[in-house]
Amino acid sequence: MVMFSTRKTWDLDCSPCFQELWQKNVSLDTSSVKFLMSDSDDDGSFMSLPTAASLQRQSLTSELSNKNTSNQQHLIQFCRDSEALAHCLLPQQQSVQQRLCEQGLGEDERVSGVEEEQQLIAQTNGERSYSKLVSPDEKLTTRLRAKVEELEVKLLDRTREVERLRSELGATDLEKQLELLVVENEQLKQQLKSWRCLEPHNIDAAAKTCNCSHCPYSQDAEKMRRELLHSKSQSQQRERSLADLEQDMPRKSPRVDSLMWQLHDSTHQQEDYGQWQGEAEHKPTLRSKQCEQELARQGAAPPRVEFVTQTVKADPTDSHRALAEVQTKNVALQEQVSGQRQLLRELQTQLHESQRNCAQLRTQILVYEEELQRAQGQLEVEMQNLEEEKNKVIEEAFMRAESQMKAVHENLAGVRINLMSLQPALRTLTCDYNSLKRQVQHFPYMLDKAITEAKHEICQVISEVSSTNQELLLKYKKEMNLRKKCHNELVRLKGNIRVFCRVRPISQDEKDAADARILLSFDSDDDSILYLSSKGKVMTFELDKVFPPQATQEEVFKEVQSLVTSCIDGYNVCIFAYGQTGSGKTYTMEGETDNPGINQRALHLLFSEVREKAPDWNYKIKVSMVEIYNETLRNLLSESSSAKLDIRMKPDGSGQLYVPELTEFPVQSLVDIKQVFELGRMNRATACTNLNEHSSRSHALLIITVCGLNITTGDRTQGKLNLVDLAGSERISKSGAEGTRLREAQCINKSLAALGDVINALRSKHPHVPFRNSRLTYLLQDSLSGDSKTLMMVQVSPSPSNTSESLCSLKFAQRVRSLELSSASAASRKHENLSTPSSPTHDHTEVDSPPVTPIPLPISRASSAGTTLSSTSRTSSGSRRRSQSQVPTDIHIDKAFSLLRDGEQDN
Ligand SMILES: Nc1ncnc2c1ncn2[C@@H]1O[C@H](COP(=O)(O)OP(=O)(O)OP(=O)(O)O)[C@@H](O)[C@H]1O
Repeated sequence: MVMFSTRKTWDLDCSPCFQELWQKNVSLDTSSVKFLMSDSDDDGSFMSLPTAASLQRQSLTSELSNKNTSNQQHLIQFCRDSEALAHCLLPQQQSVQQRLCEQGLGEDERVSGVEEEQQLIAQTNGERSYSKLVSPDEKLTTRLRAKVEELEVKLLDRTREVERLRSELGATDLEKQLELLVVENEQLKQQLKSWRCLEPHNIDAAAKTCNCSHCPYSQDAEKMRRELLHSKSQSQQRERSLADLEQDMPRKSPRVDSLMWQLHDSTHQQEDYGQWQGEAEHKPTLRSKQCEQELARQGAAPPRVEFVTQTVKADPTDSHRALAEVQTKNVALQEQVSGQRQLLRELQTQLHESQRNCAQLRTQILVYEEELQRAQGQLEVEMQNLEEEKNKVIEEAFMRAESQMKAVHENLAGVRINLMSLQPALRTLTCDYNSLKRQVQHFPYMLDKAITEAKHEICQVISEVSSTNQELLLKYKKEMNLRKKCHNELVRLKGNIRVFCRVRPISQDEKDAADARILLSFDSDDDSILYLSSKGKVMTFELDKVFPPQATQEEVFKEVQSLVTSCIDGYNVCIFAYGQTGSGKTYTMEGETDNPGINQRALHLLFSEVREKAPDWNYKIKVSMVEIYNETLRNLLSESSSAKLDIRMKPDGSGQLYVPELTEFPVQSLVDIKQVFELGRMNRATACTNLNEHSSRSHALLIITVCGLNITTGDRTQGKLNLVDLAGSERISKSGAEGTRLREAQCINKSLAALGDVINALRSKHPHVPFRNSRLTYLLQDSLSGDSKTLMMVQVSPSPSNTSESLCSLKFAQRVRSLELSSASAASRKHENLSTPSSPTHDHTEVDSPPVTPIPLPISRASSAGTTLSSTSRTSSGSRRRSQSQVPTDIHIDKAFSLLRDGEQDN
């Protein structure tokens, strides 16, 4: 037994058992002391928890600190358990302290306690006394040991749990989450890469391959492409969110680290506290064990009892101070525990938030994954559908191609057969080709030869044709001359001056008049006879043609058109309309707008005739319009309607007349004709106040000149057609005119008398024809002389009131016709007497030489023809031959004409 005084200040609060033993003055041997002092450097080692548990706790703490404490909940639970254990140990500690305090309160008690300890030590020599001595400590030790064992079990459980969790998780939750996120990110990237590898190329390629308007899958492919683009945009968004999360991780890691450090610190503090508590719990147990072992060892050894009596003086103040310090420290520790608890709650809250965020992120990732899987599934399904459709289309195309190929093969077989059959024909063709080739080689020579022969033949034919043509041309000219001669002979036989009569219809006023007798009648068998009842006598007038009132304009023109066409052949033609005012002269010559007269119809006929002869002849038609009023010529087609004209002899010595400044208007169409007539009508109307009266008192001449050129022969013709609407022929005595009217009437009578004289002179072959006696005859000189043709249209009114004027007009017409007929019949007789068909002198002259003006007879030779007229009038229904045979000589006719005019004027 070694007795020593300790230099060490024992923490009695932490080692109550030792203190208790110390106070009981337990003698310890060296080994026991060494054992007790083995952890002298460490204040807490003596009262530390069992080493395994301590190591486990340290390792757990270090692991937790190193691994960022993924199992913080377990740790929190462990801390709670430790805290609960501390709470559990605290009353025991307090009870021990209480007991120690009670032991140190009085010396007596302490002494008694020491004595009690000495007694206990004394009893160690016997089991009974020993058991009595250690029974309370044993109970406490047992209880503490049980607690320690329980804690060890719990620690082991926790350690296993931690190990298990570590093995399961391998890392903290945040690290695990990070790893999971990284793994998911990698997976997503791989999926995206695979999609990028698969979809764009394949689908775009498929779309490109199917990029045709007739492909039925182009719309599906387009729709899939749009969905793919949408999926790609979503995946890009998710990538971005993952990148954001990855970026957030570094930012959050320091915070987590700081939290882990705080947790580490708090754990260390807890650990220190637990260690302290463990030591507090464990040290007595250890001590008790050691005591037991020592007791057992001493019991086993030979009894060597030494009684040492030592007085231990304990300073109660120090104990109290120590106790107070311990209590203060305990309070501080409790405050630290509460602070650590608060910190733990905050950490727990943060952990919850982090876990919630992680759960949300996981949920989002799951949602994204589901969407991606769904999109991928749809894409796969659509790709599969497309693949099926593609295969189907390919199969159909293949089938079609096969069928077409089959048909092509069949055609090819047919073609081969045809080729086989065509080969002989080809051989034949080859032979023909070779023969043709040989012929072609000789073709230029043959062609030259043929061309030379053809040229020779053509030259021969051309010479023959030209000679034949010359003969035909000569024949044609002969025929033309013969035709002209025949025509002239016919006209001559008919008479160069022909006299027609037209009776206008009776007007309504004339019908309504009191005297409505019909004095004019016609012969139904002879259209040249007209009967006039006057003063109880019926006079018969025989003319070339008599047109009744119902005769149309067309019928009248039909009788005139031969004269018009002779104008184209180069004859001068003159057509007069003669008669009293209102007898229908203007109606016959000009007509009405919808029913034109001779003027317009003549021009139409000339146009049509000219068109018919157009291949051989080139004609030009010119038109002039002249008015003769009071022996004054007025140009009706000039711009100034008051321009007066003059008639002059041509200066070339030809003896022909011309009218200087006379407007000749070339006409080529009906439109031109209408314009000409409109202009003439306007000019005529501007010069007078009353057109009707003015037209009655003036002569209107429409002069149509037709110039022809035969393109083949070069022959030229020029004919003139004079269409004259004479002034009214009523007698002055009847009209009772005075002054201007008298002068107008005198001028009219003068011009009409001059016309009669000219006609008389012409037909009488008089050497002098008095053309210059009036402007009218002077102007019409070239159209009245020579072989010109003249037609007088005598207009007669059917009204009984106009009987005397009608009688005068008819007598004048009859006289002119008688004169003409007498000369024509005389000429025919002359032709008959001198009939030498081979070459009549007059005919030869008419054909080959220009017309010769006959020698006019002096007008003084005019004599009375009353008997002739009366005899003719009396011939009611005799034939023309009979009338011709009764025609008197020219002298008688002239006399009759003069007497007639004189008699008319006298009456
Ligand atoms: N054949 C006919 N058929 C129908 N009406 C006619 C015929 N002849 C003349 N007339 C009519 O008689 C009237 C007189 O005719 P028109 O003016 O032609 O006579 P005119 O002799 O020319 O007179 P003027 O000497 O005053 O010019 C006109 O209203 C005309 O329409």
